[in-house]
Amino acid sequence: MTARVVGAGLLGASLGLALSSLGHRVVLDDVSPLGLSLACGLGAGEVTRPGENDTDVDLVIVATPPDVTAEVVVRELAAYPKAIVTDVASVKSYVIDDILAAAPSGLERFVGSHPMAGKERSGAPNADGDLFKGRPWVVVPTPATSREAQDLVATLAVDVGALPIVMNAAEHDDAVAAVSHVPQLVSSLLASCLAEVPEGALSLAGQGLRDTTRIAKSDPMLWSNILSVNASPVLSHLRGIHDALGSVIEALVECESELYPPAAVATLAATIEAGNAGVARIPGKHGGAQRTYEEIVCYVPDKPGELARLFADIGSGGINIEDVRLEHAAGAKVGLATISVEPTVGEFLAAHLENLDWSVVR
Ligand SMILES: NC(=O)C1=CN([C@@H]2O[C@H](COP(=O)(O)OP(=O)(O)OC[C@H]3O[C@@H](n4cnc5c(N)ncnc54)[C@H](O)[C@@H]3O)[C@@H](O)[C@H]2O)C=CC1
Ligand SMILES: O=C(O)C(=O)Cc1ccc(O)cc1
Repeated sequence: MTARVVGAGLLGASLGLALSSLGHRVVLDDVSPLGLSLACGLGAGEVTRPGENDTDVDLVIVATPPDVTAEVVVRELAAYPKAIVTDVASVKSYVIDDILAAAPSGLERFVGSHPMAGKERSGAPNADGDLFKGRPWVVVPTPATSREAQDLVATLAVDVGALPIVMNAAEHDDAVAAVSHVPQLVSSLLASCLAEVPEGALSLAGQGLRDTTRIAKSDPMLWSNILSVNASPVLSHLRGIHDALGSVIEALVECESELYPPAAVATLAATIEAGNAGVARIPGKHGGAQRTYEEIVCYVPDKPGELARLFADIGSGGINIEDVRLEHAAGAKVGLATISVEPTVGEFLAAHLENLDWSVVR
């Protein structure tokens, strides 16, 4: 297959790397000559040849920012009249409504899509051919989309290791508002408050703050683009947070003037409990309900090769690592590795590591 990727940034170059490694021919295009050159240099594909024949291209993937995506899709449908065309924009109704309103010919060859895989850093230098592995990939047909177009994009998702899920545009936009767009805003708001926090206080930061602010490093251009064209679904989820925050503030105001006021304490406990219930609903690594693993915590000396030695020692016990988390206190010469394993092998792993002279936190 020959795939043409328009927009050779994080998503475009990652898809280019994934498809090239599967043996497909990938042709890249980008308004930025520098971006294009970077992506080609990374091995994500080759530059479009002048006068590239429309019959050469089977699939066009538009991986540009949301505000220009509809215009590029319409142009590509006309330029490649035999190709199936898809886009990967994070917002679907806005993009698809504009494409349908332009009413280009060949609409049956267009299907929207959205790989739920990304990074907080945009641009080709952050591209990764494994980005899509194990991630959901939403396929969004329009009323005009042909079965052939829908199936080709679902196959593309499977080929790069993703799990295709068909949704309509409104369902998609509401879902991503809840699981991606509002989390981005909340993380950014939280991190923005750190600007006022003294350095001495920041030096106490642990994994909790890092976990809740990781995505605050995201690209302001891309995210202001995404949020502004998914305003209604984002607003409806954000209003729920706004109301809950109002109740927490009222409870804390009561706590300022009285010790343990029962209603306020109940509100605080209910807030944390509601969070417990929400986090338990996030599907685990294998999809479906979150699985409970046993966590073995082990000290890892801050020296080259120590983490690799730990992983090799776990492997030598025939144990599969389900998840891993590393904590590194500023200034300390040791890290804490939390290894998640199936509960049936937890005790065996702890003893196995101690036999190999690892210091396990009991
Ligand atoms: N960054 C992420 O984590 C994810 C992003 N997406 C979506 O993927 C799309 C691309 O995002 P990223 O790869 O992160 O952005 P990026 O900024 O890394 O790449 C976008 C590329 O498109 C190029 N471009 C802009 N206008 C163009 C035009 N008119 N014609 C040709 N090229 C053009 C830019 O020069 C840039 O190289 C966006 O629609 C975004 O919503 C989807 C999933 C995850
Ligand atoms: O980093 C993460 O956790 C993400 O959720 C990445 C991401 C960013 C934007 C998207 O449209 C889809 C996925």
